[in-house]
Amino acid sequence: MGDTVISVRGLRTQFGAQVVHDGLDLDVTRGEILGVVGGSGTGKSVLLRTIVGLNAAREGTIEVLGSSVPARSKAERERLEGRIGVMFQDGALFSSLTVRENVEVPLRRIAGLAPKTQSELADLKISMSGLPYYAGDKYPSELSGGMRKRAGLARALALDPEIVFLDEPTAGLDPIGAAEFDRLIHGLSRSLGLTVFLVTHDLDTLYAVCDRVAVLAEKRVLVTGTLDQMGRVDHPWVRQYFDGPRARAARAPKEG
Ligand SMILES: Nc1ncnc2c1ncn2[C@@H]1O[C@H](COP(=O)(O)OP(=O)(O)OP(=O)(O)O)[C@@H](O)[C@H]1O
Repeated sequence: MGDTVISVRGLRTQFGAQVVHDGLDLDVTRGEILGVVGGSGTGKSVLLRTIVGLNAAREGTIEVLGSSVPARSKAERERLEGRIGVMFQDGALFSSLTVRENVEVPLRRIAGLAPKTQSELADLKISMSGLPYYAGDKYPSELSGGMRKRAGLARALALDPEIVFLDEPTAGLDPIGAAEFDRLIHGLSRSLGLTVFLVTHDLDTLYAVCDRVAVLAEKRVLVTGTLDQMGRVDHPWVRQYFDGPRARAARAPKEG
């Protein structure tokens, strides 16, 4: 078993009177691709945002790469931000910047980096994310949805993170584009040793790339395990999700 890079204990999150998580525990191991699933509104995105420090926990502890979240000092926060990358659902790109400039934003944090090196590094991440060479000069509005997602991934990879957080990376992609994205994520994780925290509804993605799955239900992580283990979990939502016709179809290529 590798080292634990994310550790969440007793997490409680709340908006007004609405409790989203209560007593949530989760561990993520270095190098794994963890798929986070659960019904709509169970708090998958809120969990992601809370782990990366964008949403405050009411109770509990979160450690990412050995640092507490929220970080105790500005220096620690900046160090941690340099070691993780986040890709939001719509790419969350700056519309007034080209793709290359968007990817350069996190690179500006590296002191003393010459502008030329900065743009070469950005081009490298753009090509690693499977975008054509000309995409760097385009504005987000000039790209297809799939290309915008790749640009968001390029930005998330800008600082060579150890962990990437992906929020529904294949949502809205056509099946061929989604399968390409799955291969890209899997390839990057295996070649770079990246840990991937992946929120998804896409059963094909789960079966194609995830080493392990965490199921969110009843305000906590109900169960974690491999996809094989999910088949043996005796819980109505888990049974319905992993034994429904869509899951069987997604599993078929692996079993065949
Ligand atoms: N900033 C916010 N302010 C108030 N409530 C919020 C906020 N963000 C999320 N919520 C609420 O928290 C709950 C969980 O939202 P979240 O987006 O994490 O769900 P999800 O599991 O990712 O859902 P989906 O699968 O539909 O994307 C929802 O009821 C949502 O309305």
